[in-house]
Amino acid sequence: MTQTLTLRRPDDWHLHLRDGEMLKAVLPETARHFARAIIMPNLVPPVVTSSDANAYCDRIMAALPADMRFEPLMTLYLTEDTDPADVAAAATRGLVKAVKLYPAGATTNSASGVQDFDKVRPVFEKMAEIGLPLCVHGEVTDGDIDIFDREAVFIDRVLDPIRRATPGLKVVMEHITTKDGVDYARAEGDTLGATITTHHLIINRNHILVGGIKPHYYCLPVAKRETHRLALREAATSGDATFFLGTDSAPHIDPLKENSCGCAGCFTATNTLSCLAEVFEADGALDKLEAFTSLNGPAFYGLPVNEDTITLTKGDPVNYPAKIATGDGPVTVFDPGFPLHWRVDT
Ligand SMILES: NC(=O)N[C@@H](CC(=O)O)C(=O)O
Ligand SMILES: [Zn+2]
Ligand SMILES: [Zn+2]
Repeated sequence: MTQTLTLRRPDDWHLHLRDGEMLKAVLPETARHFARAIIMPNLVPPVVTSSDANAYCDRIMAALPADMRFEPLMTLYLTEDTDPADVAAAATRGLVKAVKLYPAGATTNSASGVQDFDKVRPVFEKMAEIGLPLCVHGEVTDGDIDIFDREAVFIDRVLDPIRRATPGLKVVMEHITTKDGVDYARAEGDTLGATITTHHLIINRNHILVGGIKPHYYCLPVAKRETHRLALREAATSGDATFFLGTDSAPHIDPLKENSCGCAGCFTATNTLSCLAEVFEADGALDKLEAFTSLNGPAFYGLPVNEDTITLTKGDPVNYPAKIATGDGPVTVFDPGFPLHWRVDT
């Protein structure tokens, strides 16, 4: 008997769409399956003001194929010069759904991120007042902190102090990669959520390094040891409303990944739902997939769940492209390392 799984249409609570030719090529990969996505603002130059976000939103909608529906949920890139009044006005208009905090230098295109957290306190206070979430790339950037410890140290030294100083501020710990992140998110109340990517449920650091370096598995935060991956699996498949999908699908063209100084980011938009169905099935948790992809995120953001559904059907291994072509060059699709049997019906 054919096995099928029907879910409310998913949303992606952390997505990089880029701009120009790349945007045109990657947007359909997400819009095919997802209704909405939180759009990361780390363009060059970044999306800092409400007018930047408005213009970027227009470019996304212009790039959307006529036969597809998709709602971009825009974010603002927090800088030390961000004006709380501009943030509040953009949120009130419904244009912006979150503000993104990048510690300066933590990841791709984060050079204009925040160095002095005291300087942005007025923005945090305004956000707490109006209930606008702060999305956080949670890694410290100090040269003396080991790259595998940067998330755990960030929680103690930066995240917890920010949350204590601004009670009521809603925070999303983006793309958590450690048991420390899982435990902290779970222990705190309703004002704290956490996104988990598809790839961090599947790979650990061995996948990147054993048997030759695999640039397409390199992303930030970098995948950690197996115990951490297992903690993420347990959190994602538990149904706990704290945890929801943010794919962090982050396309870079192959020449920039397969490089002596390769860019960070895994491109997972194309096969994310098939990967997740495989993961949840392996953990005996297919009944929890909808909470992770379609229910917990809207609940945290205070948005309605999607009314329509998607159906996945189990069968022979799904064919998906190894790469997608873009006007800028090829982008390699994430290889989970095992066959995917769940096809998304379109
Ligand atoms: N995740 C990544 O490895 N890269 C992201 C940036 C980010 O989300 O940190 C990108 O923009 O390429
Ligand atoms: Zn990030
Ligand atoms: Zn990201």
